[in-house]
Amino acid sequence: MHEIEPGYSGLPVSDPKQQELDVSRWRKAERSRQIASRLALPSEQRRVHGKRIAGHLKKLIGDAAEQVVSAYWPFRGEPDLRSLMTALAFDGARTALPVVIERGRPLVFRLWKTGDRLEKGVWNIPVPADGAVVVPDVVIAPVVGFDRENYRLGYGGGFFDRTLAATTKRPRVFGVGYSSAFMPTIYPQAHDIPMDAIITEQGEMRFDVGV
Ligand SMILES: Nc1nc2c(c(=O)[nH]1)N(C=O)[C@@H](CNc1ccc(C(=O)N[C@@H](CCC(=O)O)C(=O)O)cc1)CN2
Ligand SMILES: Nc1ncnc2c1ncn2[C@@H]1O[C@H](COP(=O)(O)OP(=O)(O)OP(=O)(O)O)[C@@H](O)[C@H]1O
Repeated sequence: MHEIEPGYSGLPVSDPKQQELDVSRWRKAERSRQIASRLALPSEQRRVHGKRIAGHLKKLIGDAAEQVVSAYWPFRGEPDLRSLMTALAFDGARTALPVVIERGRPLVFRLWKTGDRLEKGVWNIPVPADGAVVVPDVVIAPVVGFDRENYRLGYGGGFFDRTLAATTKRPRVFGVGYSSAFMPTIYPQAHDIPMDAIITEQGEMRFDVGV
């Protein structure tokens, strides 16, 4: 019997439960590594990269008037896009921030612009205190890591995947991060939903084969 035992050849055993566990353990380690490496970038470099990312996004978003654009309140060294939010609002967009209602549930998006009141949400992330709940046309999702197929590794709550899976009108979804967050693959699982594009300080990432 040992001849047909799956692990015998030294090849990975493809028990789905085991594979899920392996991926989740690997992701945990990769998250820590990625977050530590971006926090190790000099803050001036993060700032300059953030400005570049904001410039690329502004072009991709196009005419902001009438659009509802969700960004995020930056933490753990994420690119700071708050001045992009101000610029989009100036151009007539309605800007919003994501709010965690509860673990295991989709995010909701609430209107917020510079100067509006914030309160502390889950994990102490500032969230709009008064803004109405809206359905965004554009969602800007910060990445911890990204791969060549536009998959995003986040903080492990599964919030953006759950949110996109639950939407009826799918927004345009831009994953944003520094180019150093590139990973050859995040080992996408059935629940992972790819971003429409990944934007770094270098612009939109493209990994066309054979070019
Ligand atoms: N700036 C910003 N805001 C955001 C997000 C984001 O990625 N960036 N989110 C995007 O989803 C949501 C928050 N998601 C989060 C998910 C997990 C953790 C977190 O700290 N997790 C713990 C482990 C928790 C657990 O195991 O359940 C940790 O890492 O220590 C933080 C935020 C909404 N707001
Ligand atoms: N649509 C969904 N329905 C149910 N569970 C989901 C869904 N999407 C993700 N999950 C669960 O959420 C957990 C975390 O997922 P994942 O590792 O992809 O998080 P992440 O994308 O890195 O985090 P985040 O989006 O919060 O930044 C997984 O256990 C996954 O099974």
